[in-house]
Amino acid sequence: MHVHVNAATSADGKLSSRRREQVKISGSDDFARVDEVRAASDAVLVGVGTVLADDPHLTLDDSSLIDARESRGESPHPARVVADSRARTPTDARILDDEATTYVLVSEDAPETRCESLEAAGAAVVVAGEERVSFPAAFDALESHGVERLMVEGGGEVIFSLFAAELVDELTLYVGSMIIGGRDAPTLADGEGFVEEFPRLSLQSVERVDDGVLLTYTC
Ligand SMILES: NC(=O)C1=CN([C@@H]2O[C@H](COP(=O)(O)OP(=O)(O)OC[C@H]3O[C@@H](n4cnc5c(N)ncnc54)[C@H](OP(=O)(O)O)[C@@H]3O)[C@@H](O)[C@H]2O)C=CC1
Ligand SMILES: Nc1nc(O)c(N)c(N[C@@H]2O[C@H](COP(=O)(O)O)[C@@H](O)[C@H]2O)n1
Repeated sequence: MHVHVNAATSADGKLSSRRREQVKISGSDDFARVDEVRAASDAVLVGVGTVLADDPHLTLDDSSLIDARESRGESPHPARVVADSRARTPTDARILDDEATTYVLVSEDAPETRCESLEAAGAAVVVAGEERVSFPAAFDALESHGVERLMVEGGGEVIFSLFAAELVDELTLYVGSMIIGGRDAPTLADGEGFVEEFPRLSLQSVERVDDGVLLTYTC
């Protein structure tokens, strides 16, 4: 599986403010690029922290991208995936509407009643990991459902875990020309952080987009 992480940070590396509400960092050209990356993916993954904070939809905005997918015999939108060890995704979350398939990755510890509620709300529940979602096992399961190109849109906890598990192939990072600040504001890679064997990236391109910079790395 090819795993492409895409995110937008402020110039000081924050994904959002300490309030953890969605902050518009990308401009219109960058959001159009994000739509194209989504359209080229089989599925788009976020963590439950992002679902609870942003209530994202994770579908395509541009109808020509939807048409192009359909002409290739693909579903109109990529599938949506939430990493949610304890099945905390609200049943009225926007990602559970019927516009696209939604996989909720849970651990063996997830309460069965919550998993049943999510299934009743339309989700396909995938169990991978004992106490927390195990991404290697979860990605094997997603591959068995035909997911070969996975886009990851955050947040910082999930992105850290994917780097720690050496599962990231590509990173595109939009750095907006703003400062958010705050020691408790989420950053691109949170989790425990690395103290040695820091993942090294290979810079492929630097491009001015809107009033910020798009950095493309292979990992
Ligand atoms: N600017 C941008 O591009 C983006 C910004 N954001 C912002 O980021 C913030 C949310 O980020 P964050 O709080 O880090 O949330 P995440 O979306 O990274 O979700 C974190 C949660 O995912 C669950 N999870 C399940 N399995 C794992 C695993 N193996 N490793 C790590 N987490 C796992 C955990 O909950 P559990 O243990 O219950 O499973 C964890 O608390 C919001 O403020 C949002 O607005 C988000 C995306 C993009
Ligand atoms: N690329 C990008 N730029 C920003 O400025 C952002 N705030 C985000 N956030 C991500 O986009 C998701 C929202 O998706 P929908 O518009 O609801 O489909 C949000 O949840 C973050 O993952 N991304």
